[in-house]
Amino acid sequence: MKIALFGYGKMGKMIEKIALSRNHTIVAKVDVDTVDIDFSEMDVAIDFSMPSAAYGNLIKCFEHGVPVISGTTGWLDKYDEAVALCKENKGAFIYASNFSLGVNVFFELNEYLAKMMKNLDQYKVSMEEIHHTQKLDEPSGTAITLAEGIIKNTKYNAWKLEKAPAGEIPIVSKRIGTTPGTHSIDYSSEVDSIEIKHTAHNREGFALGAVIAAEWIVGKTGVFTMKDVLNLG
Ligand SMILES: NC(=O)C1=CN([C@@H]2O[C@H](COP(=O)(O)OP(=O)(O)OC[C@H]3O[C@@H](n4cnc5c(N)ncnc54)[C@H](OP(=O)(O)O)[C@@H]3O)[C@@H](O)[C@H]2O)C=CC1
Ligand SMILES: O=C(O)C1=N[C@H](C(=O)O)C[C@H](O)C1
Repeated sequence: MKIALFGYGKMGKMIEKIALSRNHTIVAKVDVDTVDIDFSEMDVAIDFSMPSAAYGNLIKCFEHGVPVISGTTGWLDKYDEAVALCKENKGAFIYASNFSLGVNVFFELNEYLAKMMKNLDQYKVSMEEIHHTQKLDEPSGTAITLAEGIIKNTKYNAWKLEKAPAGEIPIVSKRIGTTPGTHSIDYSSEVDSIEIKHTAHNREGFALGAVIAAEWIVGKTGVFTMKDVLNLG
């Protein structure tokens, strides 16, 4: 496939490495300064740019009929608009806060545990996410997805950064060194705690998942998620 990268930073470079190893071609590396983009040259676009750029990059791809994989986080306030514009243009896109296989398994584990904990009011849930010091958004998109999975399956109705009132999930965000991404969920009572945790050792898992999603979406029309791609049962 001919792949265009929107964003050529830490993730863009890792995606390039994975894509070339799978015999794809990188036909464009679009960054903030890029003016002329030849959309006719690309089979699929992969956006790992920045919160302020993601929506605009998506729209350009929809308008030019290029399927797009959106990995950038911190722009979900515009997600519904993106879905509407994708459908209006008969486009195709997948957004995932986290493309790694391990985190998508972790998303399922999180919901399974949340369902079991629903009526165990003696346990209070809290979350922590740790990333590198260059991360622009907090909490992470992955943490938001995890919190939404808990809200869907328990009596909790919202999440909040740091401290949260009863009925809301507190998320602590830490920025430490070059940490790729660590997410933990803790259910604590007076007598014990139950914790689940995912630790990314590097960015390869994120990039591999994004390239696999790009391979999957070509030829399709619509709005999809990694659940469609991974089919985890
Ligand atoms: N869904 C997932 O699995 C994952 C998602 N992410 C998300 O991906 C995003 C990028 O992460 P990361 O690669 O670490 O960040 P980086 O800052 O390393 O890279 C972002 C790149 O985007 C460039 N950029 C800025 N504006 C634009 C624009 N308008 N169009 C295209 N490119 C632009 C930046 O250029 P410049 O430096 O010149 O500003 C930079 O090179 C973040 O939102 C992060 O949360 C990260 C890992 C996994
Ligand atoms: O910025 C990052 O690095 C990451 N961001 C994503 C997020 O916001 O969840 C995914 C991953 O945790 C790495």
